[in-house]
Amino acid sequence: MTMHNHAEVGEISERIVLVGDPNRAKYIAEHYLEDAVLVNDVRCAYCYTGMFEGVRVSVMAVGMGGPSMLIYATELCRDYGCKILVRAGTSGGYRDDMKNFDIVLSQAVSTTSGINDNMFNGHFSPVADFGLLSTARSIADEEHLVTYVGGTVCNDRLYRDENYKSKMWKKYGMLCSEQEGCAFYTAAAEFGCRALMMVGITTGIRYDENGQEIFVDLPEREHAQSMDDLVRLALKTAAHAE
Ligand SMILES: O=P(O)(O)O[C@H]1O[C@H](CO)[C@@H](O)[C@H]1O
Ligand SMILES: O=c1cc[nH]c(=O)[nH]1
Repeated sequence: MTMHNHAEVGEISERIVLVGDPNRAKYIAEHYLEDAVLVNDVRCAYCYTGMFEGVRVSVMAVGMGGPSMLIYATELCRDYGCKILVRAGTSGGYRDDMKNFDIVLSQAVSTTSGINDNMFNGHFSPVADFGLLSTARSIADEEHLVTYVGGTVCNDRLYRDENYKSKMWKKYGMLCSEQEGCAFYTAAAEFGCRALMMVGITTGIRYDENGQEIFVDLPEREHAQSMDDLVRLALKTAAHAE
């Protein structure tokens, strides 16, 4: 039991999927886990444990932003013995060819977050676990899901004005922008855990005539992808990774 999590040690699986939204955690438990039990509801950071394809898996809501993710991910790794962590989130896409709910597997995170300031004598590079990344990519290919693998940006600010150097991220090949990746990979690294972030592209990042970022709706693919595709990929990766 911690300040933010009233589950007993042992009630959370060492294989866990993390989502931002408590309703998403509830949805996943109700639609994908067998015999799901709610083991935490402090601050509505719902955590459920149940069975997925014969494997004991947990799913937990961790809120929005780096500090929130850092608290929950730290406690899961340090206090609950979680070993394999998969974040299933949403994101804004930089690439013009992306369609709604294309999936990005984040290989490495660049960031505006200050979470690691003064922690190192240089700059720490938060990265995905390669085994989880290749497992997820193989499963996605078998399921004919459209995925991209590469660098992603973790932004503290969701709403950014025209002075923000957004186009630099795009120029340097970043695939998308979200808000928890840096804290997520950093917490996993601190405790020797394996982590993979996968995000669905739910908006396109574009620019108006003043260089101001705007978020635009994206067209659907012919075989439209959805949150359910992302959720299944995250659960399968967490459950079946060796
Ligand atoms: O869908 P989630 O996982 O919350 O992720 C994204 O959505 C939120 C912003 O709308 C931020 O938390 C961002 O990282
Ligand atoms: O930049 C963005 C756009 C949408 N959603 C995010 O989390 N970040």
